[in-house]
Amino acid sequence: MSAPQNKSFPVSWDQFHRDSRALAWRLNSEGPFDAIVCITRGGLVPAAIIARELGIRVIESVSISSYEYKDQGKLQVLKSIADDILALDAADDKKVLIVDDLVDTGKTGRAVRAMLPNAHFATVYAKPLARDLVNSFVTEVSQDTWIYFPWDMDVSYAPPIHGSDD
Ligand SMILES: O=P(O)(O)OC[C@H]1O[C@H](OP(=O)(O)OP(=O)(O)O)[C@H](O)[C@@H]1O
Ligand code: HPA
Ligand SMILES: [Mg+2]
Repeated sequence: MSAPQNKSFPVSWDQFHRDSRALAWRLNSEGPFDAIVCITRGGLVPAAIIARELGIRVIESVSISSYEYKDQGKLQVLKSIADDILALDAADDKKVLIVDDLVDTGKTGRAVRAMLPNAHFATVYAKPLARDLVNSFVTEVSQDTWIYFPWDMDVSYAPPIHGSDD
């Protein structure tokens, strides 16, 4: 069980695009990569941006679910990785890139790492508990912070600092 995540780090679409591009710049010197394996669903968005920047056209997904909002439950693999992509990871002259939006406890990333032992693992954000699991990331966020992604958010009324007028 990790620390309560009582701080918040809201991320806008603009910022997420900028941070994903920054990750692509870092990855540019680590490749070339023959395929991306994105961890759905959160990894789909940075994977699209990185694939565009680095000219990668083979995109595979692995579907892992464990969170119900902030509560982490049992990890379930809902879709595994195709054999031709596993073969790429095993080949000496090929390189596979794993992409996700973040690592938090590292449980999800560790499961995918075990499937692709030779791959380069990249996330946009990383929390300290799992920072060492990823090969490349852009921004470290403290363990007691919850990252709010733009696809999970909606615009809503914010009460003024002085409190309600009624
Ligand atoms: O390091 P961990 O503690 O395992 O947490 C990180 C994982 O949690 C989130 O996915 P989630 O399971 O919420 O599914 P989603 O990507 O479909 O939103 C996030 O996208 C990472 O994949
Ligand atoms: O901080 C987070 N934000 C969104 N999804 C998550 N899944 C694990 N940690 C997080
Ligand atoms: Mg995810």
